[in-house]
Amino acid sequence: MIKLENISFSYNKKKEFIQDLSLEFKSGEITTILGPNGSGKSTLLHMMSTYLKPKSGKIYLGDKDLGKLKQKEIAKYISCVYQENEAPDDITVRDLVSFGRNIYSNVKKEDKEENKRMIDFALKATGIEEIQDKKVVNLSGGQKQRAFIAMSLAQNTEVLLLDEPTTYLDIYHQIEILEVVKSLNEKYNITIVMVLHDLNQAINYSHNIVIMKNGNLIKQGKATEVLNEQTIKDVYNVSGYIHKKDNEEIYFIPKKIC
Ligand SMILES: Nc1ncnc2c1ncn2[C@@H]1O[C@H](COP(=O)(O)OP(=O)(O)OP(=O)(O)O)[C@@H](O)[C@H]1O
Repeated sequence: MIKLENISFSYNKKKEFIQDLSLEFKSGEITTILGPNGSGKSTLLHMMSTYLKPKSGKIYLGDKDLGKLKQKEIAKYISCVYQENEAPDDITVRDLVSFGRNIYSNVKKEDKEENKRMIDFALKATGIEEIQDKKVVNLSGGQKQRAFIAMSLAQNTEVLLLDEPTTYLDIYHQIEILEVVKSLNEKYNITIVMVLHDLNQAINYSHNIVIMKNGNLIKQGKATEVLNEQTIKDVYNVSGYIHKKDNEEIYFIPKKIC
């Protein structure tokens, strides 16, 4: 479990953006963070990856206080695919994925074998084995995103953070990425925390939803519990209809801005 305890954070000294936020992300589940632009979704993810440091409060992974661990140690537990991913020119997909092993030793024969095994695993799990010798610069958006997820996967962490993994992708490739995410969770029990903008994709692919607005936690729970017409209106200023199917699945049809 990832536990945020009384977290405060500010980008400037004058005003705290996040104040006294406490929140838990369950192990072995997919949690999606929702909220309008600027609500603090990426900020939250960046604090969990320790890219950003909270002003006060603590973040725990299980019983480990992340604030007390070295960066290299944290990288063995948590990996993150950020919104903007840059790869050096001229490297192949396999080279990129191998960067995920940089935190591990490559000295002994067993280390080298384990590194190779994890790289092969990551390429396979993300369905990019066949393009492993291609240059990253020549990949399509969907292939590139899968290559960056594979790099994080090679890191062999129990938690994977994904910041808007479907941005810039067409609907086919969005679903393809979300299916990869789902299979990583189901097959390998990886805890996923991701940021999405599409409410229906969040409903379909998450065990839990966290809704943020203006740096505040608005709601947390199962999609069927936290997403309703009023909440969506309050948070996004969009009115629409929630449709219920078999009292289990729901989906949202937006109508107009308020
Ligand atoms: N490096 C920064 N310096 C100063 N302010 C920042 C910085 N990064 C983000 N902010 C501000 O912090 C707030 C939260 O930003 P954040 O990126 O976490 O929101 P978000 O919910 O992820 O937004 P989006 O959906 O647009 O990606 C915004 O008001 C943003 O302008």
